[in-house]
Amino acid sequence: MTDSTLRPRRSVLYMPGANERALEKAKTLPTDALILDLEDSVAPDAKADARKRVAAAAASGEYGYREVTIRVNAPDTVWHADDLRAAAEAGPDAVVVPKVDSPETVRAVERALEAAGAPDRTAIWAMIETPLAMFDARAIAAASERLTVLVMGTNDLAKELHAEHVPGRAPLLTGLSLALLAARATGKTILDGVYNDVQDLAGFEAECLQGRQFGFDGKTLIHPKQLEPCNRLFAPSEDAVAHSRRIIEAFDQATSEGRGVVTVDGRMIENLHVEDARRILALAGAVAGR
Ligand SMILES: CC(C)(COP(=O)(O)OP(=O)(O)OC[C@H]1O[C@@H](n2cnc3c(N)ncnc32)[C@H](O)[C@@H]1OP(=O)(O)O)[C@@H](O)C(=O)NCCC(=O)NCCSC(=O)C[C@H](O)C(=O)O
Ligand SMILES: [Mg+2]
Repeated sequence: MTDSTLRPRRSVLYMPGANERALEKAKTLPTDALILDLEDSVAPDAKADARKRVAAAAASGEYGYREVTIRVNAPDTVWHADDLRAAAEAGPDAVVVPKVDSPETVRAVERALEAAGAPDRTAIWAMIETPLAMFDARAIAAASERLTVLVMGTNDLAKELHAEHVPGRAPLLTGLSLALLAARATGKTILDGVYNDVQDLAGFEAECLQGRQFGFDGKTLIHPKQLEPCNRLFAPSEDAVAHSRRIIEAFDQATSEGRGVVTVDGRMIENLHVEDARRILALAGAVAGR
């Protein structure tokens, strides 16, 4: 089975579905994926018009290598069913579902997409952004084979927790960890939440680094300025690639001499480190293919 986390999803840019200029601009931006938003960034009066725009954009085939996804409105809203029908007809790479609280929500979305004739290629990306979702994250992640990606919604999570946005994100760390454990336990990709201060690139880089160190596959973004640092920080660095090669060579050499453990740069290397080194090289190769 192909490891879905080896598809580069370093940068995943949201854009308001009502913003025609942003939808056009996205065709040239170096983002691995796009989330055409119908939820929070679109005013109630603009929802119907935005739905038509994003459906046309998703069906256009004009976004090249970029994955194109549509974020529908939440399951308990009046727009949800119409959004799902429009998305199913447009056939984006994925439908992003906000406020997923239970595995049943995922299964209901899957049934609605299939009833509306969505192609098999249209995946479900579930947003994990409520306290209930944290307690059920593993079951949500495992609810459907169509579900390929978990997306952190750190603004909603902070709101629900009555937490403050602070450097280092201490109030959110339990939720981030639970969602990561769920993604890794079920073999799904997981994306970190957005950084709201588009002027503060140093703070943004620090949060990208923290997300990468935790194990996130990439980060969701709100502004084109955030693309370059995000792509750089979520790709394996040259040092990481060189180190991975050294690990594989040293271990191959040790194995040929009948040993199962070796040191590289003074650190112990066993088979599991070799597996991780191979994953890093495969990801670096996929990123280079971009
Ligand atoms: C945050 C913004 C409102 C800032 O807008 P603005 O001040 O207009 O930006 P700039 O003038 O600096 O824009 C420069 C050019 O870049 C284009 N642009 C800006 N943002 C985007 C974008 N996201 N995608 C594509 N292109 C973009 C502008 O059009 C300008 O282009 P040009 O005129 O040709 O120079 C704005 O960036 C924005 O709306 N961002 C996205 C907001 C959004 O989608 N929010 C919803 C998702 S976040 C969320 O809900 C997460 C989750 O649910 C949670 O709970 O955490
Ligand atoms: Mg949200």
